[in-house]
Amino acid sequence: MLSIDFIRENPDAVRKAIADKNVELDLDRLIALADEIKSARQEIDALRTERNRISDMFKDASNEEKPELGKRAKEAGKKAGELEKGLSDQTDEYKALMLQLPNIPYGGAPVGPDESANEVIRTEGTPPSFDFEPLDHVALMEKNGWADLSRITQVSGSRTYCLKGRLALLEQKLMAWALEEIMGNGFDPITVPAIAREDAFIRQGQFPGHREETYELEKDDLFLAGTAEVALTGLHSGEILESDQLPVLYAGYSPCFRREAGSAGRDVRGLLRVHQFVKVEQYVICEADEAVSAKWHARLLGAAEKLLQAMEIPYQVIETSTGDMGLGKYRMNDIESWVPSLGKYRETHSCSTLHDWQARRANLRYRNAEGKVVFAHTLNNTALASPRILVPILENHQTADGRVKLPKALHELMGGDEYL
Ligand SMILES: Nc1ncnc2c1ncn2[C@@H]1O[C@H](COS(=O)(=O)NC(=O)[C@@H](N)CO)[C@@H](O)[C@H]1O
Repeated sequence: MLSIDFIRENPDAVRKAIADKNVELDLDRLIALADEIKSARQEIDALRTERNRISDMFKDASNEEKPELGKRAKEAGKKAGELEKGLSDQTDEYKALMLQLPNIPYGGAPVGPDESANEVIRTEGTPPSFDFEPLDHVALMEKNGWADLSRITQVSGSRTYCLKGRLALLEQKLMAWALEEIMGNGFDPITVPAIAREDAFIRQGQFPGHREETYELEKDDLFLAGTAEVALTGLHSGEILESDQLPVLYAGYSPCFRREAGSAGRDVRGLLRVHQFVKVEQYVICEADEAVSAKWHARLLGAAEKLLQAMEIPYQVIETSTGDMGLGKYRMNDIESWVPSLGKYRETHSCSTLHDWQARRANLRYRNAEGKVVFAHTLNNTALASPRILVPILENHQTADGRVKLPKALHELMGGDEYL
């Protein structure tokens, strides 16, 4: 969300953001509604002041004056009530439009309609060249008994999987390892539920635009989140944090659920795009200062890159375009890991700065150094998400005999065995 004052003072910047993020939004209607609501509120206040003024006159009035005074007070109160009633429809429409407003994107983001406009800003590591015909992760798992991708679909439907044996163990170890690594950066580990109320999704930004991608528990008015970001955004909603409580740094672990409604036919084989997965999420609430946000953005990105470097996975960092970064982002850098069987890099991490767009929706505020209560800034980034990260791990480190030789950091995790 943006502040209405910002919108009034920077209509062109907001109009450009709406265009560059492919948002359908009538900004003139929003501003007109804001003006109508503002003048109606001023009129209501004036009527209420008039009614109170007349009531004050009542006690000293003569018996002849009282009926007229009572009539005028009643009329003022009635008119105020009618205006108030008319306001509720306008206020609902105004709030709905405010929730659809995009954040102003970073000036260095490529302007474009979708991921085709994304730019590679750096590449780390070299994709392996095999002197044998490499297998894809599904074949590797089948050869080693590391997964069930067929029987389970009778139980749970498409885009579900079972990990088995040492691969199942590796996933658990990877999550603990990611938590520990991020804890080492001063982040507090916290496990959060995927279950959350509708409000939490509005505050985080998933609703109203991406409701379709979210599982709903209708009988209970609850939903299943696709990222710990939902719970972590709602955790301090409505509080006023003290400046010495900032930055709030969470390493959030949660199961993640996604309907993938818009992904029919994409990544249907294997572990890249599934309905349920696990993730360690880096989440920051910091002071409302662009330089501080930029510092945390770089740290979040660096922490994820450090994990990829330890896993010896070749990757590239992307500057995400205005059309691909999503409504609430000021800036988004995805990290894409090399997937040999596809011969290309695929997104495994997503690092975002939102400034106060999310904090305004979630009413996340703090008392700044001058004692003023202001909206905070928030950021989030993937530390590690599985099973998607297993794809580059298995495929990049496979050997000619169909085994997987773990990089040093991981074979220490797995009790010293150098093979999975
Ligand atoms: N359907 C899915 N199946 C498997 N992994 C997924 C799926 N959707 C997302 N992920 C993983 O979760 C990571 C983060 O997802 S994201 O939507 O891009 N970003 C977020 O959720 C942010 N909160 C940062 O983590 C992705 O980079 C990917 O590694």
